[in-house]
Amino acid sequence: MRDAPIITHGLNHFFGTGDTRKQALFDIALEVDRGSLTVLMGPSGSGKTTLLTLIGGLRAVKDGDVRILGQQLMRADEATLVALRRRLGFIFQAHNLHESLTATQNVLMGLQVHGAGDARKQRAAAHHLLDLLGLADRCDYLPGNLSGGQKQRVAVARALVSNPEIVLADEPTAALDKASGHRVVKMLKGLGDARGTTTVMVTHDPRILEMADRIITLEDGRITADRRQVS
Ligand SMILES: Nc1ncnc2c1ncn2[C@@H]1O[C@H](COP(=O)(O)OP(=O)(O)OP(=O)(O)O)[C@@H](O)[C@H]1O
Repeated sequence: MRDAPIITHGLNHFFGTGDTRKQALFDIALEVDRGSLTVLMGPSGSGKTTLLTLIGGLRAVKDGDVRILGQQLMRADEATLVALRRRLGFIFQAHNLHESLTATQNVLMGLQVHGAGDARKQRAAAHHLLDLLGLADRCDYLPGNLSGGQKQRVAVARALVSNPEIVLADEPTAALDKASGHRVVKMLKGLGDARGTTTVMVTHDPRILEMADRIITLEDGRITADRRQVS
């Protein structure tokens, strides 16, 4: 598909230099359909996080073709990467919530990089997301008074409040019970259907696999399986 939001060809990635140089990704070729939910799985050290961070413009692409939302990342300058990152939503394991801000204020941080807007509308959007994630009665809580799973859901709301075109998630359901994990993934799928939001998610969570449109397995830095499924 020509306008696929995520395209990689011949993507290699190396860590270190000289004797310690180690190849983490080998010749990754990938086209991800708009609005789909793709799961990346594979053993520890297989390269999942490396691939996710390259796609997200969080790590420099040094060898290979990576086009995200039409933007070539190889040799892209920092300003280009910053502009791209604003169009993406990141849900990573370390929630990085601000301890002195309430759940709502933390979610609003997801809008900060996008400049000023209508504050009332923004608060309403934050509350709406927290409500959908089952946190309606926790909007004014500080992270210190939230459980691990609740914090994780605040991080999900923060990633989604700016209506990102692509969501990149690293184990977003690890801290969640079955119902909450299901709710988060259902929400991401719903955004895919409603707005064409494309999600790529690293997970070991078998409960999520059945909800994915596509499951890609990495082993030792290579794609060893790529399965599309009707969910
Ligand atoms: N900053 C780094 N410096 C050197 N090597 C690294 C670095 N980050 C990752 N690696 C190596 O690259 C390989 C892939 O790591 P990566 O974190 O992408 O794997 P992963 O599949 O996400 O693992 P996990 O499931 O444990 O998070 C591993 O061999 C790892 O040791």
